[in-house]
Amino acid sequence: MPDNNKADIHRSEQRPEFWDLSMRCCQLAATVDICFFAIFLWLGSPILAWINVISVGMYAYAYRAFRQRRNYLAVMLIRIEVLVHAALGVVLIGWDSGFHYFLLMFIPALFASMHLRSAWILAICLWAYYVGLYVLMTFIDPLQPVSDIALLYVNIFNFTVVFLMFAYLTMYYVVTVTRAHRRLARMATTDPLTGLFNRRHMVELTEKLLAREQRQPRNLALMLMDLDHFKDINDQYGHELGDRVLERVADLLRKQGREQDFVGRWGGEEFLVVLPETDPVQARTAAERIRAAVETLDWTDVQPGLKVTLCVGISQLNELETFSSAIARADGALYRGKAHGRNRVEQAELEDLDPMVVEQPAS
Ligand SMILES: Nc1nc2c(ncn2[C@@H]2O[C@H](COP(=O)(O)OP(=O)(O)OP(=O)(O)O)[C@@H](O)[C@H]2O)c(=O)[nH]1
Repeated sequence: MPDNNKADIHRSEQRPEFWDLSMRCCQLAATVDICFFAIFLWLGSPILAWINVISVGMYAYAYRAFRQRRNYLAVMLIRIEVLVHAALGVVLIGWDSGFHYFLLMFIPALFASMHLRSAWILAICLWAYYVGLYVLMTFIDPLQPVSDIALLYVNIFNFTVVFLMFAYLTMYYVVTVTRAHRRLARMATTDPLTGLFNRRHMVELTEKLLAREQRQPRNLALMLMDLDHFKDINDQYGHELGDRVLERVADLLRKQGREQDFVGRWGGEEFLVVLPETDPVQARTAAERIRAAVETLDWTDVQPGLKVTLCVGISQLNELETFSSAIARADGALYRGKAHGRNRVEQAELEDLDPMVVEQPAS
């Protein structure tokens, strides 16, 4: 196998959707050839009918090869089948049979499965083959002509099959690309362990919210949380159990949040909840509810006797300060909670506002 082809097949190995689609195409093509077998027997062209039996056998073998991950063999079988079948159909019953339409199906398949350069080279070869077949048929008569009406039916059948296959492949491609795009977007915005928003996305969401409210948010509260003595949990029970603790706390935060709240993992064992339209009293009530819910979580299935608590630092975003300044104030309140014995909620005061980070109102 030439190196380039090996590289192509290797690259395609990383795209199971493509091979899944190729296997479906084998099934579809074999079904079409079974129809052809019946059509040509009915039209009184036994040679063409039996050619389709060979084609069904080739597709069955290619399907089996795909299942065994012998992709190169499967692809070669399909290529030979399509090229030979199209040529035989055209030479035996004429250009107007439309068997050449099937050659066009190669174009998307080549570009989807190969490096661009190889795909272009093969596409040009395909073009030459197509034109060669057309020119040949202008010089010779079909070897097994059928009646004009039969030729029309075969042409319409071929055209319809190719038309439907193109529509199906395009739909499959769009669905696959959309799904991949969604998966990438999810990976870029969420934390893989907890499924919560990641830090970058939390900043983006809040900045967008502030921009929408022209940096004058009405009652935007931030709750920064940190699990207490989490290092001890890791040290005592192992990192894996620590991960399960993080997952369960994240789950609780997700359930406690309202529809308009953003819940994210801010760092290792730190979480951030952004609460729009929440005044300081409501923020404190929500934080106390979360603190109590974490304290009373049942861990018997994870580690009997395990106790998990957290501290919450709350700040109210002031219209003159930046988001990072409000986070810094929440952080200050959080560490006051740590210093005062942990398992506590602390609220940042406006006096904590650093005059250096206060934005000057536009004059
Ligand atoms: N299992 C697990 N541990 C993590 C993860 N990210 C950070 N950690 C651990 O979290 C611990 C944080 O420890 P510290 O910053 O000392 O804080 P602490 O032990 O919670 O102490 P206080 O915050 O003062 O109550 C470290 O041991 C990190 O290794 C993670 O994704 N999974």
